[in-house]
Amino acid sequence: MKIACIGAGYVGGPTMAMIALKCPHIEVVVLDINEERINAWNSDTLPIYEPGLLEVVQAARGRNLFFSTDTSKHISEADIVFVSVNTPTKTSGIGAGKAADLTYWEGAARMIASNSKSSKIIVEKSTVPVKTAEAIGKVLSRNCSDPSVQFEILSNPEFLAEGTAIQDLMKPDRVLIGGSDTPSGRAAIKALKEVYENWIPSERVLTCNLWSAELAKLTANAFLAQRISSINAISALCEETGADVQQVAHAIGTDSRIGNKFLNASVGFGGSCFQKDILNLCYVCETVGLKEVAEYWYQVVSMNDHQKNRFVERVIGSMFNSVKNKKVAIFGFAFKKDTGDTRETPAIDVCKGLIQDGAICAIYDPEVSPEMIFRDMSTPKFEWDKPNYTKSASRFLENVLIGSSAEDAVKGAHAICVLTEWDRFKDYDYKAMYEQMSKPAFVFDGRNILDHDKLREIGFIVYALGKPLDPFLQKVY
Ligand SMILES: NC(=O)C1=CN([C@@H]2O[C@H](COP(=O)(O)OP(=O)(O)OC[C@H]3O[C@@H](n4cnc5c(N)ncnc54)[C@H](O)[C@@H]3O)[C@@H](O)[C@H]2O)C=CC1
Ligand SMILES: O=C(O)[C@H]1O[C@H](OP(=O)(O)OP(=O)(O)OC[C@H]2O[C@@H](n3ccc(=O)[nH]c3=O)[C@H](O)[C@@H]2O)[C@H](O)[C@@H](O)[C@@H]1O
Repeated sequence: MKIACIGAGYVGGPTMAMIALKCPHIEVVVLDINEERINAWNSDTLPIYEPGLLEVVQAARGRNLFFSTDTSKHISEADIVFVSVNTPTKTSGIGAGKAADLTYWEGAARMIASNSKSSKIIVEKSTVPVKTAEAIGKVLSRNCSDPSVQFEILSNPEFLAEGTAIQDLMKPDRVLIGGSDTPSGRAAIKALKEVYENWIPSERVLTCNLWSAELAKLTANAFLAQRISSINAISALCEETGADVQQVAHAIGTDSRIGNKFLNASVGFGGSCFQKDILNLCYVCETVGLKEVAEYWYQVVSMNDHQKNRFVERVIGSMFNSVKNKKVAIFGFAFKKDTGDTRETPAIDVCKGLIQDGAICAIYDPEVSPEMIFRDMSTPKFEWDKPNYTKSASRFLENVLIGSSAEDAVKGAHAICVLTEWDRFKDYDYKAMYEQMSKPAFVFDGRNILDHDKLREIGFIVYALGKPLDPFLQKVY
């Protein structure tokens, strides 16, 4: 059997590497139009940072795992074609700012149709609006000149989280396969199920109809994001009332119906998918006339925006209502720890908010390059999710400094803002940092990872998100 995957990104690369590792009898080729990315996959400096990924790639690459830009050859030879291209939010036209932009998906479908000389199973790996399989089916059937070629479309959404992608792929809670309830649909589901059953217990491979699989992916992300917005909403109330959000989260999380995961209050959720997928869900709801349902889910995004703004206002308000010309050290720019991914990271909005008030942000992240930070700080919203956006990097931005280390970022700073929960931030010598800072020296912990009592003993004024407010932090009007 031969598998091809169109899209060598955060999903296509790791998922195909895992299939290749676990199925040595299957040849897996990952394809992309971005040559730089393919070259990186073929080197030991992979294009994405993901713990354990290099080892998996090295074990299978050259054996049965290949990365290539030769799309026509490998699509034509494949029995199963996964499509894992980006499905960003539309930036213009009908549905701008909400609807999924399926340009890349449609491009991939046309590429499959024009290069197919034999029947194939097409697997939707990208997250797509419900009913996309129907649209893609039309593109495929109308663009393939050989009437004997049949395409069977399956929906097989991916649930991995960045930073833990390898363990998520190795031992997923479930794999979901949606397909048509026809003889050829059932045969395709069986074929894909057999691939996963090489390492995943069969009871964890769930099957359902196409539309349920497509909608389940959007729903899973909406529910996960909703938990974060819910606890973040409560974090705001905690600060006003003297309650402690971590104690509240623990108290509710011990109820087995609620569960204790995904209840960390934060400066806001980021990442390439939560916001995009909820907006997409809202758009689908609006399109079918479910205005109230769309408004309900939209609140999850709007609460997230509120949380980021609230953090910015807290920093500025605490620093005597002005951060003009004050250096603020930013610890962490990635959207979560253990990844170098900055797509929709809350750090972008927080830094932009502080800079708007005149602050000088000195940003340090162990896995994010200065080029990426400059690019993110100068790229308009939603424009980042384009395959070639990496080409428009800016090299200088007023009020943005890059710290070569955390120590470098804090020199002369008035405040530290912790925006990503990197473990190493817990172990710094904060006493030495305090000595290097302007006084009063503030710490704004947007992830609640530091030892706040210890910081207070050193002399810092500490804001811990969702925790009783230090009297020093009351706003100045
Ligand atoms: N990043 C994540 O953790 C997760 C993402 N997803 C979904 O998976 C999909 C892909 O996401 P990522 O891997 O993060 O995106 P990505 O942007 O990292 O990768 C997509 C790749 O597709 C390539 N591409 C676009 N059109 C192409 C074409 N016609 N031919 C060949 N290559 C083409 C791009 O050059 C890019 O390298 C999205 O729909 C996303 O919502 C789902 C679960 C997790
Ligand atoms: O479709 C996707 O792209 C993926 O989106 C998320 O994965 P990911 O965005 O990689 O990472 P998460 O761990 O979900 O974190 C997302 C954001 O929420 C924040 N978060 C997470 C958990 C929490 O308790 N609090 C919180 O603020 C994180 O810091 C991060 O900014 C989902 O967890 C995956 O199941 C899904 O496949």
